Amino acid sequence: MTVAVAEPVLEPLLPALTPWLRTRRWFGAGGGALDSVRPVVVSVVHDEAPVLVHAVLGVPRPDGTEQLYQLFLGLRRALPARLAGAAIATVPEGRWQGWTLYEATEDAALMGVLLRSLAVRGRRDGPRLERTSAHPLPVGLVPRPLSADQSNSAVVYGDRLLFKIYRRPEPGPHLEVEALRALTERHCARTPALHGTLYTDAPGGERLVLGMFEEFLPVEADGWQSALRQVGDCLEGRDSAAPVTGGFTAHARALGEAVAEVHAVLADAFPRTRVTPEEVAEEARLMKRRLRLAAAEVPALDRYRGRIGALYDDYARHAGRGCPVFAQRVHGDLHLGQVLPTADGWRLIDFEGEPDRSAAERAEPQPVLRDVAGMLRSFDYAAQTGLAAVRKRSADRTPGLRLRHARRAEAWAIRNRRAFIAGYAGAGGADPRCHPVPLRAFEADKAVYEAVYEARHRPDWLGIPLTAVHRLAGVRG
Ligand SMILES: Nc1ncnc2c1ncn2[C@@H]1O[C@H](COP(=O)(O)OP(=O)(O)O)[C@@H](O)[C@H]1O
Ligand SMILES: O=P(O)(O)O[C@H]1O[C@H](CO)[C@@H](O[C@H]2O[C@H](CO)[C@@H](O)[C@H](O)[C@H]2O)[C@H](O)[C@H]1O
Repeated sequence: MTVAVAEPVLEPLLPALTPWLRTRRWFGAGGGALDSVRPVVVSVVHDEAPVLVHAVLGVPRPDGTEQLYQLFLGLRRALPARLAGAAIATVPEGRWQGWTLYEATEDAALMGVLLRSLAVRGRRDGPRLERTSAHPLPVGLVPRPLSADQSNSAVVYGDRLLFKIYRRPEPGPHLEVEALRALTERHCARTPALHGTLYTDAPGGERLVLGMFEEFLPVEADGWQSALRQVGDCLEGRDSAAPVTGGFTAHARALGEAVAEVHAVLADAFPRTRVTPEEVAEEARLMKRRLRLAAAEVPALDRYRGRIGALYDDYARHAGRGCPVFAQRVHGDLHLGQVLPTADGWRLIDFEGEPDRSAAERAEPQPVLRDVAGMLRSFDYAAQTGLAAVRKRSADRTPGLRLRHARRAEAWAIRNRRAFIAGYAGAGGADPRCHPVPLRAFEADKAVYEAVYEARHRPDWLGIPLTAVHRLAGVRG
């Protein structure tokens, strides 16, 4: 196994690679001009067939800065049928002319090679693993790609280790790695343990965080899927214990407790400061600016600008009257898809913050109520998505039944939001019921963010945040 800096190896691959890049979900939001892609860091991790090439590419953004993308590329003379879906293109020229270039994270053989190469200590020019745990890396585990390909990609080793690959690595301290390291050091039972961080020290990419290895938490369904199932049962009356009330509230309560626990550990690990009224006023101005930009992208938001802006003003006035606001490290993008119901209770994952916000914005300490608001929005999303699924399944389209389903969905959301809040407050978190003004402002800000997110990524879902904006705009006080 060799590792060599091999920048020239990438040039013949680029023409085949760039059209494929456009098709990646993790590429979509960043975009960029693909005619001037720059190899930033390139290494051949395994130089015998199948070949493994690691690359970080720089793609110019319209504002003159550069968006980085990370790739693990495989090369084989011929691709076995099981890897057909991973094919990118046939290499047109150079050393591997006629070979097939493919997405290496789908290839168990190459992901095994990668882990073994990372386990070998010593200086290398390719990716380098900095271990958090003293235990040896379990290199014999069978790798498989995780099918949920979202902002990043992941490979699971033997249902024990999860390798998260940051597809858009960013220079500077890494929010998720920092948070998980601190939580692991403090033995937080509500988050996966961090086992190690992948860096590159190659010239041009010094100390760039490329990925991390964390404890894999096997679950049958994540929080979002479990909630959706419960909404369906509740609406269709399958939940025999409580046909109308639904059976998720105990989980929602426990989830509130878990979030409060994580917030307490983060408050211990990172600075927690009192935000001045001037800073809150500035934050309210930023929220208004985001609203204005959002309305330019999602015109349906425009008619709510006055009323939603007034919620932000209420928040600024509330702080101006001396109501204390504290900021600290938070999760940053908390929703039901970011929580896993394991046998030992809820665990929170993915501490990267909102993918559509800039790195600087995501790094800012925030009031914990931002996370609470995120989860409250998620109960609303689950209820509305569950309702849509039930309506689709149901052959009975009578208005009475549709209304009953809608009422039950709304009641499900209210009940679970309350249970979550009660759990959060009961476990020592600041009681959200005592802070309705900031909570409403944060919910509105989140719904506005979601409207932009949905317009960009899932236009069919746009109605969910827009309905929430409508509701929040009508509530003042
Ligand atoms: N430690 C883990 N154990 C088990 N599954 C996980 C773990 N971390 C992430 N996942 C699964 O992978 C999916 C994507 O992970 P996430 O960290 O949210 O990535 P992204 O940043 O791409 O959204 C999650 O929705 C979850 O299903
Ligand atoms: O999971 P990510 O960090 O990539 O978060 C982004 O995508 C989420 C959707 O996958 C999006 O969440 C929104 O939809 C969820 C249902 O799919 C819902 O539970 C959330 O409440 C809602 O915000 C998230 O906003 C976005 O940043």
